[in-house]
Amino acid sequence: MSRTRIKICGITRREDLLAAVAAGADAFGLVFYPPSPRFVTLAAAARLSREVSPFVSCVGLFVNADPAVVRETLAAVPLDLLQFHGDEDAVYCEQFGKPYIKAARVRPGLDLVEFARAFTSARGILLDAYVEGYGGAGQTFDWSLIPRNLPLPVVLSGGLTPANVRDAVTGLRPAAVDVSSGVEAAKGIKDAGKIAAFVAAVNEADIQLNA
Ligand SMILES: O=C(O)c1ccccc1NCC(=O)[C@H](O)[C@H](O)COP(=O)(O)O
Repeated sequence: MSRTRIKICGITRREDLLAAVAAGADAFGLVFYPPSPRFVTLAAAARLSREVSPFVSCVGLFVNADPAVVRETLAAVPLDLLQFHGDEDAVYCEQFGKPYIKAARVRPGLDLVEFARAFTSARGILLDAYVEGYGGAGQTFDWSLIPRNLPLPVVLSGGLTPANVRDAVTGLRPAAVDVSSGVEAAKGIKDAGKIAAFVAAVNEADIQLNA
């Protein structure tokens, strides 16, 4: 039985991290993009990253960051995976010697197969809506734009909620899903009930797919 993996992004508080792990999340995202309302300092990120089992992945999110900032973050925070959510190319992403996922901001006219082929070293491609501010906007995109033959594992993102994620998983069968706004009470403040409902909906979809 295959299981859709789950990342809860934009974690800023210990209680939210513990709620995500208790619900069954596989990974959590820490945002190192200063304009984001979910931005965390290195000190806070270091504390959060040590709160959970080493088998829950700690993902560090960057947007067009100075490479020195990424290196400084890696020196302070034990990140398992990097997520590049800006306009970075493969050479930029590969320079840190860490596994990474590359975000694509989906819009009509963007050839996602060609985009993914440019990132053969990535662990996956995260598909998000094309929004001002690069991400974290709580907006879905037209899922019909996702080709079936992407050459990388797909992380579906962008406006997912407990109400729509079951259809997303059963219809698109992504390797993983990622959510921020849809499980929040306010920007950067997660709602434990919404997290639990989101994970339960993903699990229901997996049961349906594996029936
Ligand atoms: O979370 C942010 O504030 C953010 C800001 C700028 C770039 C990316 C950001 N988040 C990246 C993520 O992986 C989010 O989970 C993803 O964009 C989906 O967000 P949402 O639509 O709010 O679920």
